[in-house]
Amino acid sequence: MFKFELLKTAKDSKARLGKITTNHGEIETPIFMPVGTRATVKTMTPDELKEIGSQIILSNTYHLFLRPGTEIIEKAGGLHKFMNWDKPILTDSGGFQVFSLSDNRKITEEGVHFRSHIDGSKMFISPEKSIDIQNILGSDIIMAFDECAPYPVSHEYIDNSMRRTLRWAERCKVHHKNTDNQTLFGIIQGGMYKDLREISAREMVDMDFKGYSIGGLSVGEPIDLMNDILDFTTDFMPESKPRYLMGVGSPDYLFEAVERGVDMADCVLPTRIARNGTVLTHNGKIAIKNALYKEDFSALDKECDCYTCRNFSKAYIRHLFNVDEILGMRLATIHNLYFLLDMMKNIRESIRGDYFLEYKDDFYKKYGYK
Ligand SMILES: CNc1nc2cc3nc[nH]c(=O)c3cc2[nH]1
Ligand SMILES: [Zn+2]
Repeated sequence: MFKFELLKTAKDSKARLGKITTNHGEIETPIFMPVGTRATVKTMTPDELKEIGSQIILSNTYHLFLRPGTEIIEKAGGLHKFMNWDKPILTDSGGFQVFSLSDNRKITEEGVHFRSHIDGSKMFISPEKSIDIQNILGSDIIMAFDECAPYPVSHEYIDNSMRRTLRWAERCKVHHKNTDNQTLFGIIQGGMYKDLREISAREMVDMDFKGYSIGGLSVGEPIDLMNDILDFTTDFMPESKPRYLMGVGSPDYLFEAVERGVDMADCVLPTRIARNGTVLTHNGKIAIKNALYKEDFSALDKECDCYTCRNFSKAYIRHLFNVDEILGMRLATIHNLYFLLDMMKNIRESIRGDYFLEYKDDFYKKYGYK
């Protein structure tokens, strides 16, 4: 089943409070979704993810299609069982990963021919194939197969690409049968061109998907351009359906997206930078490997009550990174994810209490954005 309830919209911005209900549980929005590309949110156990408040995680059609392959996941009884995660899972449709990971790919009306980035073997994914793979994975929310165009690129390129993505979306909708257990989102494209964004949004809305992603952003464009296109695009999206901005994840990007009416977002950023020792704190980012923290026995963030901050010091975590101990990556990941999930919880509270913009302002000042 799938239900989206719009609980409240802010008076002084497009920020909104909502709740999604799926077969595997509820998701409070606005929500940040940790990314578990290859059936794991790197370094985290499912219990640790639950403990920090993860309500839904992402996984990836392209990667799982290549390894371990759909046969093994099918035999395991689907992705939830395979990775022992019993809450909601959202899967991307594979388009973005094909374009960003594999080379000498060829886009045709039928689908995309490419070589595996693992062993170079010839592969092909079509809209129908993407739906079939996601059906075997058994994710609760699945994405239509699309092309996320590069940036910058011509209006003509985007026009052709966006219209092909619309035709692919139609094919996905026709092919998707498992509608009781899996909810298909359409992905709005159109690059940085408002005329093409409007066409894509209107045509996608006419296809009556149960939710919509805003694709083709967070592809290297300046944040102001992204915000402008995002603000324009959400105005064409139905209020009664969830809006998912793909690939967004640092604190400012999340605040700006919520302010423009986005309900869901995902990004590898917090987990990726954690493994490199970059830690999010209320006073901005810190590089924990820095000698500055050699004898600093305080918590990563004095305002954080995550497992890492309650039990370990900067000096200890710096030591772990310095001697390449895996625990360092784990503790930094727990903290970064908790930081963002807790920030999203505070954002939801601020919308509920009609002080979202004030909360954003306070957060920005302390974080050092302003
Ligand atoms: C990290 N930035 C980013 N991750 C994305 C994933 C996507 N998937 C499908 N379609 C997209 O347009 C798309 C855009 C994205 N931008
Ligand atoms: Zn912490």
